[in-house]
Amino acid sequence: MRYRERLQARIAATGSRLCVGLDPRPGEGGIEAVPDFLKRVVDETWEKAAAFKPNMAYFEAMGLRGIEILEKLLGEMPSEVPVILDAKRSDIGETQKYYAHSYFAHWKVDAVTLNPFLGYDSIEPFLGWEGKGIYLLAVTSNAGSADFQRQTLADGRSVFELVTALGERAKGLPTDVGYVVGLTNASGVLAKIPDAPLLVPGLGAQGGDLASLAAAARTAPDVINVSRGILYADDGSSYGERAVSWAARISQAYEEAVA
Ligand SMILES: O=C(O)c1cc(=O)[nH]c(=O)n1[C@@H]1O[C@H](COP(=O)(O)O)[C@@H](O)[C@H]1O
Repeated sequence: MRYRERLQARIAATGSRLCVGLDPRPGEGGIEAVPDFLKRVVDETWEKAAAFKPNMAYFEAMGLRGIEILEKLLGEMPSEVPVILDAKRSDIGETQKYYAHSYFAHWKVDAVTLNPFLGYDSIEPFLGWEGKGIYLLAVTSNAGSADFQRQTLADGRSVFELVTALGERAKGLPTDVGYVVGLTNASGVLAKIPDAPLLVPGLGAQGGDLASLAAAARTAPDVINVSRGILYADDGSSYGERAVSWAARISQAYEEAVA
């Protein structure tokens, strides 16, 4: 089964487009409290999760122990839920082969985020993997996405359209190509994004508004990520309750857009 089909099936089975972001920040219990924390989050949220997205930065920040924690977490994920490893890697093709092997063959994640700045040959090592997906950064959720990504070229295209053109070149290859589009910068952008799976961060702590995404009436299996809004909301609710609530808010925005 292709990655896109697996994700589509998961969204259909759960009725949820919520991607639960796993960005652990060691608190009072220190690093040794993190595995139990992550287990609780996964146990409580997986039924409402279209996908999980561990971000490598938070694990790398805990040193070697963080990598061990990530490996164990990846080995124990519920098999029903696709895992998107947020690595945002980019390097020359020869080196990217090793990242691709690490994530797809060794850690067996379903998809990975990549920075496309080094061009097509830098993503090629990720394109021959049956059942896997990559998400290329197209329009990120930060203000700096205006510095390059949303600049206009002499021919009228935006720079992020060069990224989607890269992805279109990979059509027909075993790996599915999707894009990262930040919810905070999505309006005016979505109409220029192809029918490919989107990973949409920026809901919750970053204040993104779902209306423009829902109104775009896209048919691809797009998922919307919430990390701090589930892990660190500090509102007295459980992780499970927050996942249910975010999934419902996302569904409601989509329903209102078609009404
Ligand atoms: O690739 C990403 O996931 C990503 C891209 C982007 O443009 N903006 C963005 O916030 N992210 C990631 O999405 C997550 C957002 O976290 P919260 O703002 O806490 O929900 C973090 O892991 C970010 O690194």
